[in-house]
Amino acid sequence: MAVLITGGAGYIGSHMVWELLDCGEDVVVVDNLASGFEWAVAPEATFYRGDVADSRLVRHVIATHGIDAIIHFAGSVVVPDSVARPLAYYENNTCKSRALIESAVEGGVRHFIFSSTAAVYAAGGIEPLDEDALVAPQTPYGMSKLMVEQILCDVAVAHPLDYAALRYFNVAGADPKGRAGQSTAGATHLVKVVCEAALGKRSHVDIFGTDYDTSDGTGVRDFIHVSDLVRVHRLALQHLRAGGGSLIANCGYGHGYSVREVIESARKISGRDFPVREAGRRPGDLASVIADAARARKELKWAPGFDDLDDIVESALAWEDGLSRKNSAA
Ligand SMILES: NC(=O)c1ccc[n+]([C@@H]2O[C@H](COP(=O)([O-])OP(=O)(O)OC[C@H]3O[C@@H](n4cnc5c(N)ncnc54)[C@H](O)[C@@H]3O)[C@@H](O)[C@H]2O)c1
Ligand SMILES: O=c1ccn([C@@H]2O[C@H](COP(=O)(O)OP(=O)(O)O[C@H]3O[C@H](CO)[C@H](O)[C@H](O)[C@H]3O)[C@@H](O)[C@H]2O)c(=O)[nH]1
Repeated sequence: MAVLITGGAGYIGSHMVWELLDCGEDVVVVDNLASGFEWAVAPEATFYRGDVADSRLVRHVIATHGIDAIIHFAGSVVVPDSVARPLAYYENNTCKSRALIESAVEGGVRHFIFSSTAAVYAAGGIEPLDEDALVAPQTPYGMSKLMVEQILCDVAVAHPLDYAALRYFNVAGADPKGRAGQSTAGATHLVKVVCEAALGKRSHVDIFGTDYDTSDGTGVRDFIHVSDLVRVHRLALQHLRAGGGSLIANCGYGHGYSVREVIESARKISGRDFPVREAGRRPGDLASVIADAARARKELKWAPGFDDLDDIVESALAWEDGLSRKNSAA
C-alpha cells in the first residue's frame, strides 16, 4: 500500500512527502516539474516525472505501487495569471484533474484528497467563513478548483471512491527541520516576497492597498503554517481510511494578520530593514479572508501546532536563506 502525491516536487507537496515518510508511509510522487524541482522530493520517495493526465503513467504507478490514496496538489496556482490565461487554468486544474480522477477510479484507488482553496468563496461573506458559506469564485483559478470539487462529489456517488476537498487559506512558512520550503521562482505570495526583501533579494515590498476597512488599512489574511496544513491532509487520509466518509474542510487558524504585521515580523526576526512602498489595491483582492476551521478540528481532530506569525516567518526566512546559499554555491 502506498500513497501517490501529485505535485510532490512543489512547495506544499514536498512538505506532504516528508509528513507521510515521517509516519512510515510509502510515498510515490508524480510531477511534471512545471514549477517544482526534482531535488525538492525527499530521496526516500519514488519519483516519476510526468503529467497527471498521462493515464498510462498514472495507471502504471497505481498498479505497480498498490496505491490506495492519491493526494492531488499538482496544478497552476497564480490567481491573476488565471485571469489572463483562463483556458490554461481550466486545462491544467480542471481537465487534468478529471483525467487523474478517472485513472484513480479505473485503477481502484479508494481515497482522494484534493487541494482546494478559499478562492471558491463568494466575496463579502460573513467572516470567519465556514464551509457552508456561499461559493462563487471570483477568478478562473477559484472556479477551476470548485469544478473539481463538483466532479469528486459526483464521482463519489457513482464509484467506490471517497474524497476530502481541503480549502486552504494562505499557506506560508517552511518545514521547521529545514528539509522543505517554498522555492518557486517569481512567487507573488506575501510571506515569500517579504522574506526575499529582508534578505536583499528584492529591492522593496509593495503594500497593495492601505485604505481597507481593517485595523491598519492593509489586507488581512489567515496564514496557515505549511506543516499544520500537511498535517490536516494526513488526518484526512486517516479519516477516509477509517471509513469516516467524504468531507470538505477549511484549512486556516480562524484569525488573521495584516500585511503590515507580516512586514514588521520579518523586520524583527531578520534584524534587517527593507524599503516598503504603498501601492494601490491589487485588482480582485479582498480586505480580509479568515477561515472557520471548526470542522477540521472536530471531524479530523486537528490541533494546530504552529499558529504563530513569527514562527511562520522565521521558518520561511531560514529556508530563503538556505536557498541563497545553495544558489551562490552552484
Ligand atoms: N500556496 C497556496 O497558498 C495555496 C493556496 C490554496 C491552494 N493551493 C493549491 O495547493 C496546490 C499546491 O500549491 P503549491 O503552492 O505547492 O504550488 P507549486 O507550484 O509549488 O506546486 C505545484 C506542483 O505541481 C506540479 N504540476 C503542475 N501541473 C502539473 C501536471 N499537469 N502534472 C504533474 N505535475 C504538475 C508543478 O511542477 C509543481 O511541482 C495547488 O493545487 C494549489 O492550487 C495553494
Ligand atoms: O507583494 C505583495 C504581495 C501580497 N500583498 C498583499 O498580501 C495579502 C496576501 O496576498 P497573497 O498574494 O500572498 O495571497 P492571496 O490572499 O492573494 O491568495 C492566496 O490565498 C487565496 C485564498 O484566499 C488562494 O488560496 C491563493 O491560491 C493564495 O495565493 C493581500 O492582501 C495582498 O494584497 C502585498 O501587499 N504585497
